[in-house]
Amino acid sequence: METDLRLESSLWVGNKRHRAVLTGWYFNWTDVDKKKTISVPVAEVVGVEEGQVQVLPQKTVVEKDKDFTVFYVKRSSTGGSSGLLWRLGQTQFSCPSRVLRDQWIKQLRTAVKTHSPLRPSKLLVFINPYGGKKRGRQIYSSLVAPLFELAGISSNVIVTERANQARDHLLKKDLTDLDGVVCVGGDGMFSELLHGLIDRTQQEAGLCVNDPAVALQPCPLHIGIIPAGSTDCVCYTTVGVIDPVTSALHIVLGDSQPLDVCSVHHASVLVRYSVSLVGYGFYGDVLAESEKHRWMGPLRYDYSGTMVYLSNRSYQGVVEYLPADPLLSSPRDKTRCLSGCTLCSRSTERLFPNSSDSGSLYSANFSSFSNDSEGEWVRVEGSFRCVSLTCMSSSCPKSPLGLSPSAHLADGTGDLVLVWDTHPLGFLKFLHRHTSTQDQFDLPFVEVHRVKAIRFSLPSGKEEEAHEAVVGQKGGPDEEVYTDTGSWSGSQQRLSDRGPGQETRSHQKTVSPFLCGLCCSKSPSVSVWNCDGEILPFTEILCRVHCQLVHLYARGIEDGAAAQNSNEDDTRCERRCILHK
Ligand SMILES: CCCCCCCCCCCCC/C=C/[C@@H](O)[C@H](CO)NC(=O)CCCCCCCCCCCCCCC
Ligand SMILES: Nc1ncnc2c1ncn2[C@@H]1O[C@H](COP(=O)(O)OP(=O)(O)OP(=O)(O)O)[C@@H](O)[C@H]1O
Ligand SMILES: [Ca+2]
Repeated sequence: METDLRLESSLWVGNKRHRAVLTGWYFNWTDVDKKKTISVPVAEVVGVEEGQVQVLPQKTVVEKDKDFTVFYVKRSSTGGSSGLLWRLGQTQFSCPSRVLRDQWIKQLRTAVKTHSPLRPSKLLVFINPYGGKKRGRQIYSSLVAPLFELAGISSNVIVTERANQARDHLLKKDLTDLDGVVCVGGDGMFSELLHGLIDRTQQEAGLCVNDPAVALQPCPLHIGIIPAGSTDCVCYTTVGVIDPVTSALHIVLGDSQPLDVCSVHHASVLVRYSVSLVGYGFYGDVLAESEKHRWMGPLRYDYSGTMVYLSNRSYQGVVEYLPADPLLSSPRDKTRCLSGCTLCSRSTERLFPNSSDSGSLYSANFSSFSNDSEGEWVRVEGSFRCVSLTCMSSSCPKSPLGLSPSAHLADGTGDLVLVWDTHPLGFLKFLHRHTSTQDQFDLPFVEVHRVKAIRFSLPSGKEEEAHEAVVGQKGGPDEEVYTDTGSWSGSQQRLSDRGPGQETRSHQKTVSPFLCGLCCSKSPSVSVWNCDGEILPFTEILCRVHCQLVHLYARGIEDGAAAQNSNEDDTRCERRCILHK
């Protein structure tokens, strides 16, 4: 194959003569006077066009019958974020003849097809016009659509008119011929796609999602995220930057990043899926508080975080967890899951032993939870500041290394962080360490465990308060949260039996800005669960991590030092997992 695609000739870039070479994997051109080479992996060529073409900010074409333009990915540093910004690079070449020009175009396009088999040709795009700073529509039309057009992707665009429209569409409408689904929005929009695709896939496979032991079927469609939300945690953790152009380029190239998903069950019924945070206590209360201040936009989390911190609460609970294999990895091993992570790749090999790439994974035989030698559950009980489970590092601009910096995107485990009750300054120290490289787990009141599943319950006598805490919340039992499966109406009924109009003590009323929260001793409170930014109307839950249930158009965070300016010399961008001591 390599030899078939090889082409070599002189080409002109401006008035400089270059020696251009297309080998199987690379397209290089060397300035013959300065001996300077630019090298582009064929898999990172976005498009090849006849003539002298510009795409951004507007498409312009100067027809010249001996010219062609190559568009490709160019990397630059971000000055802050973990990953690298991708930009559209372009070079216009002039050939000695039209015949040679046509040969270059044909060979380059064939090489691209050969070396990136997962490039999408048909996408369904959902834009949330109200996410984040409400710029979704503009971001798509000015930054993303031109790149999709250049790459020959046909996209059907739906601007949503209500919450859950995207999820409902994916559950019910015809999805044949689609390669992937894209959301322009934040974590909430991503979550809609996640729920729609997972449930559609399980329905078609005839699987019962309520059984936490069932081996769910991985989704055949890829998910793309164009970040336009408030936290954009899933995008940041899987790409390393919040940048619509970078994310659009990952989609165009057909990058594929498997992702673990946690199913959350209550009373033997599936409640939701999560990829980022299932959090009780502090993060639950911050979310509940922030819902009252949506008008503040992304700032609502800082405001609510401060209010909840000042209310100085702790929460009683019983946490049981099923530890993952400690010989494989640990949440304190100081590794980071980066692009090409070997631990995650080994999980892929274990899950899909007969498959050489993630494009042909979907009929693979998934190892089931119940078939695993499950191991022994561990039980702890006490008073916590927060209990958090995260399937990935959950990094975001506020916390560049995330809730659990050494967590992995696709290893089939999650990290359980237990923050025991402590004095207010201790908890502030814990929170503050999320904003730097200081280890937030190196504190005497913090524990972290790598797990396959967790259970949470309240100590006996606390159930009444739990009901009161969830009634009246957005997403509480009286409101639609997740009714499409129709499957959890039983438990909904059970909690609603007491009647919606009944007088309750909303735990939100006790979130107060008064500093006395910091000095007066308080009895422990009951919180709600924050599940990827949605409040769960149940307190007692069981969570189970499903290895690589979905695939994103992403490749994980690229190691800046290895990948930056990779066009400038002939080094390949290695995908690997490195120490970050
Ligand atoms: C002293 C500074 C401390 C800064 C502490 C920063 C910790 C940041 C940790 C971020 C974790 C993000 C996890 C991602 C969750 C997403 O799936 C979900 C959906 O988007 N987002 C949220 O639930 C939204 C959750 C947002 C949580 C924000 C918490 C902000 C806390 C601010 C505390 C200030 C204390 C000030 C005391 C004077
Ligand atoms: N047209 C719409 N009107 C109202 N709500 C919508 C609409 N489209 C989507 N939504 C809902 O808006 C919620 C929030 O959207 P999104 O996640 O895009 O932004 P965000 O909340 O600002 O960001 P983040 O989730 O990153 O914090 C989603 O849960 C989604 O269900
Ligand atoms: Ca994981």
